[in-house]
Amino acid sequence: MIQFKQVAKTFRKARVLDGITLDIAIGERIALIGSNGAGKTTLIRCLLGEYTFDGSVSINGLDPRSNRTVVLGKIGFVPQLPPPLKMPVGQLIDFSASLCGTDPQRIHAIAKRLGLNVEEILSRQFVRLSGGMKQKLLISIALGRDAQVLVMDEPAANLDPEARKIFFDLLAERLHDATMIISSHRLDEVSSLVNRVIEMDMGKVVLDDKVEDDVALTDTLACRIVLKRFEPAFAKALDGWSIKAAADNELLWEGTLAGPDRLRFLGIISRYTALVADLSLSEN
Ligand SMILES: Nc1ncnc2c1ncn2[C@@H]1O[C@H](COP(=O)(O)OP(=O)(O)OP(=O)(O)O)[C@@H](O)[C@H]1O
Repeated sequence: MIQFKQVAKTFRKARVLDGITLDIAIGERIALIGSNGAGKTTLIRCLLGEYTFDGSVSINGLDPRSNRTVVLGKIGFVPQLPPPLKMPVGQLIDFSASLCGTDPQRIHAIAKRLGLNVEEILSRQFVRLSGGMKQKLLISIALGRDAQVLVMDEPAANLDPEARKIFFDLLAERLHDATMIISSHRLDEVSSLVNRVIEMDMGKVVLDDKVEDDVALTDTLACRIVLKRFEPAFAKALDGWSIKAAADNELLWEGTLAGPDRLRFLGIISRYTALVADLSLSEN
């Protein structure tokens, strides 16, 4: 479905992509990982037909540069940095919907599931929304259409745990009809979303592994934590998660979390290892 053949890109003598060859099939969900400057965004921009480059890229046999409109019609894209658009939210939704022939109400419905009531902010400039609101809107625009390919650059970074759970559910609904490329610095942020990991370093692919997590996107895990002692910083770190202290015992914390979020959650808890006497995560 997507092919990169010997793709090379140079910015002012600096080789940023150095002979990337990849074959991506329908239904693959790729984590594109690598440190800052590895070349992830540049590779995505080549796929979107934004740059000239050496080598070739094709989507369903089409070159994204010479068929930009058709190719962009097939791709739902969530950028890493929201564009500084002054356009009001309502106009942005209508414009995006008209570009890909979708009903604006589909975008409204997804935004609502993510906890963003767009009816209330239709006249607000996009640029004036909070980081999380922008991200929710960009995700809604990308998912509110029948895109065969979803390309997302750090899509869940600005979402709270509740919105991330819904985001995972939305992706799960697209597992069988879309190919996904999710770029991130950290594999633990995206590992549960993907079945293939491609790591880039200095413009090259340094790892290409097929992996399948055994926690489904829609799984919910029951979490129980017993503390040795209570610290307010621990409570603050769990703010926003649905794991709360028992009413009569601040040492016992219980609740649920989205399966795909468990590594992120454990990363937070690991900062308080000295406080934790016992921790269990079990399938609900
Ligand atoms: N338009 C540009 N002009 C000049 N250099 C660029 C341009 N875009 C990217 N680069 C350079 O290309 C290299 C790769 O950048 P890229 O944004 O693709 O990396 P990345 O893996 O996405 O990094 P990050 O995780 O920080 O977003 C970097 O050294 C960057 O400075």
